[in-house]
Amino acid sequence: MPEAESKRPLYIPYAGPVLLEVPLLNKGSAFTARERREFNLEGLLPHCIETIEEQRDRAYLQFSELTSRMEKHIYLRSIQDTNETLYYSLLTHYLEEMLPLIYTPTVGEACQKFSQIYRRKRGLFINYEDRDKIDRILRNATRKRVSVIVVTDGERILGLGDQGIGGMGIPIGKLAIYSACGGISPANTLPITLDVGCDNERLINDPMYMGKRSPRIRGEAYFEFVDKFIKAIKDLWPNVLLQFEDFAQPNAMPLLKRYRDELCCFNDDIQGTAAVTAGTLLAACQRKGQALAEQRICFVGAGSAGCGIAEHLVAHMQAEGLSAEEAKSRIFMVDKDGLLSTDMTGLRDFQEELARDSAEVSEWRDDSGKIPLMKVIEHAKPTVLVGVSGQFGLFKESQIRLMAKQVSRPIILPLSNPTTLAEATPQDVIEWTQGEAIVATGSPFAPVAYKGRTYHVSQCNNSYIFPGIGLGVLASKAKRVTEGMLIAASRTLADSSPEVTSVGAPLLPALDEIRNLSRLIARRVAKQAMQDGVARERTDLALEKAIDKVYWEPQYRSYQRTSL
Ligand SMILES: NC(=O)C1=CN([C@@H]2O[C@H](COP(=O)(O)OP(=O)(O)OC[C@H]3O[C@@H](n4cnc5c(N)ncnc54)[C@H](O)[C@@H]3O)[C@@H](O)[C@H]2O)C=CC1
Ligand SMILES: CC(=O)C(=O)O
Ligand SMILES: [Mg+2]
Repeated sequence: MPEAESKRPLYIPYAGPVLLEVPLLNKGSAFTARERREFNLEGLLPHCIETIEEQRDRAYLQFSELTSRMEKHIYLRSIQDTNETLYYSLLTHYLEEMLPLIYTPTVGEACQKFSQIYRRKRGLFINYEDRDKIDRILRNATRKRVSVIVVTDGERILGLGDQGIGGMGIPIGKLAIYSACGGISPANTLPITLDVGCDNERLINDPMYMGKRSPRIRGEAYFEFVDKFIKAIKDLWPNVLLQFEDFAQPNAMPLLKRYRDELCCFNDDIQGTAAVTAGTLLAACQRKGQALAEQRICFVGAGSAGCGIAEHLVAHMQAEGLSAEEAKSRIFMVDKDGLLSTDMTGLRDFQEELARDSAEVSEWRDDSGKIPLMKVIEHAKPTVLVGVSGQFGLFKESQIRLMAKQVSRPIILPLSNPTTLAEATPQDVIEWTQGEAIVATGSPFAPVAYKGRTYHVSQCNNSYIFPGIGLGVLASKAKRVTEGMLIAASRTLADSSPEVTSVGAPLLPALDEIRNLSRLIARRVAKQAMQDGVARERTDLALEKAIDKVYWEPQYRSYQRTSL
C-alpha cells in the first residue's frame, strides 16, 4: 500500500490501542504495514490494509442498512468520534444525502435527545460554577492551536427553544460543516456549550438530562460569566474566529455588540443568516431582472435573524444608491403583535431602528388596533416575504395568493428551521402561486413537481456562507469580521447562482459545489478584510497560496513516531 506522499509525515507520540482511540489520528484498517509495526498495532487490526475509499464503502453500506434519520445521525457521529478523517471523507462524498442528517433537520431532534443518545465526549461544556477556572478548562480541551470556535448557551436551538446542554449538537454540526464545506481542519476547531442552567421544565425533569438542573443564570451574572469566558479565550487563542450560535433574542445582539470590537467574532444567526439571505435575494432579483433596491420586503419574525437580515439588506440597498432612509422605507417587520411601528412599547433597540412611523401606517390597523400580516400585504404590496418566526404554517394561502395577485414572481422565503417549523412548504407556495413564486427554504426540501415541471428548492441557510467566511478569515489572518466582508460573501453567493436553464431552476449552487463556493467566498472575504484594514496585506497570489495552505482535505497522512 503506497503511503500518502503528497504531504510531509506527521510525528505522532501515541501507539498501540491508545492511537486507535484518538479520532483525529486513527486510520483503522488503513494503517500501513510499516505503521502497524512501528506503532505497536500488529494484531490489533484485521489483516487487510485498506484505502480510505474501501473504508468509506463499508461505512456507507452500514449506513444504508439503517432506516431512521436518528439512527443514521448516531451512526455518523460515532464515525466522527472514532475516525474523523473517514467521517469527513464520507461526508464530502455524500454531502447532499448526509448534510440533512448531521445538520438541519435531524440535528434539531439530536439536540432534543442529546442526553438520551449521548455516547462519547466531544467539545467543551463550561459550567457557570466553573467561572473562575475557565482558562484551565480550555487547556483541558486540546493542546493544539484552535482556529475556529462555535459557542452556544443552548437557549434558542433552531426554532425549538431552550435545549440546555443539548444545544451542543449545533456547534458540533456547524463545525462539521466548516470542515466538510470550508476546508477547516477539524484539528483546529472546538465546539463549546456554556451551561448556565435550563428553563425547559421537560428537560430538567428528565432523569437522563446531563446538564445543570437549575434555572438559567440571567442579568449581570450572565454577562459577567460570558465576559470571563471571552477573556479566557482571548488570552489563550487571541487570533481565534469565534461564532456565536443560537443564543436567545435578549442575549444575541447584546453579546455581539459587546464583543465585536474585542475579538474576531460574529453571530451566525444575525450576520451569517443576513449574508446568505441577501445573496439569495440578489440571485432572485437577477432572475427577475430587477435591483434589490426595487423590492419591498416583509419579514415575519422581527427577532435576531429577521432584524439582522433587514439591517444587512439596508446596507446592500445603500450600496445600490438609496439613502438609509429610503432603504428602510422598503422594509416591513411583522412580529407577534403585528407590524412594528413607532408607537409600540417594549421594542428592543434593534427593532426600534426598523419600526415604521405609526402615523404613516395608521390606516392599516384592524379592529384590534394592530397591523397583522394580511394588512401589510394589502397596503405595502411586498415583493418579498421572509419567514424567520420559528412558527410552522404561518404563511396562509390567502396571504400568498394576494401577494401573487399584486406582484409578479413574488419571492417567498420560509427560513425557519427545522423543516417542521417552516412557515410554509414549497409545495403549497408553488401551488398557491401557480408556479410563479421564487422559493428558497431554511431546511432542505425535495423538488416540487407542478403541472409537468420540476421546481428546485434551494436551501437559504447560513451554512452556505460561514465556511467561506471562516476560510477567508483564516487565510487572511483577519482580526475582525466587518460588514464589508459579509457583503462580499453575499455578492459572491449571488454571482455563483446557476444559469437559468428552465423554469424552476435552483437559485443557489448545488451542495456538491459548496467546497468550491467556499473558496470563492473566502477569496472575496479575505480581499475585503485587507481593504477594510483588518487583515495583513497580501498579493492575490499570496492569498491564493494562503487559502491552499489552510485548506484541509480528508486524506490520511503518513505517520512517524516521536516521543511525548
Ligand atoms: N435559514 C437560516 O439560515 C436561519 C434560520 N433561522 C430560523 O429563524 C427562526 C428565528 O430565529 P431568531 O430570529 O434567531 O429567533 P428570535 O427568537 O430572535 O426571533 C423570532 C421572532 O419571531 C417572533 N414570532 C413568534 N411567533 C410569531 C408570529 N406568530 N408572528 C410573527 N412573529 C412571531 C418572535 O416574537 C420573535 O421576535 C428560527 O426558527 C431559526 O431556526 C435562524 C437563523 C438562520
Ligand atoms: C440555521 C441556523 O443557524 C438556525 O436555524 O439557527
Ligand atoms: Mg443558528
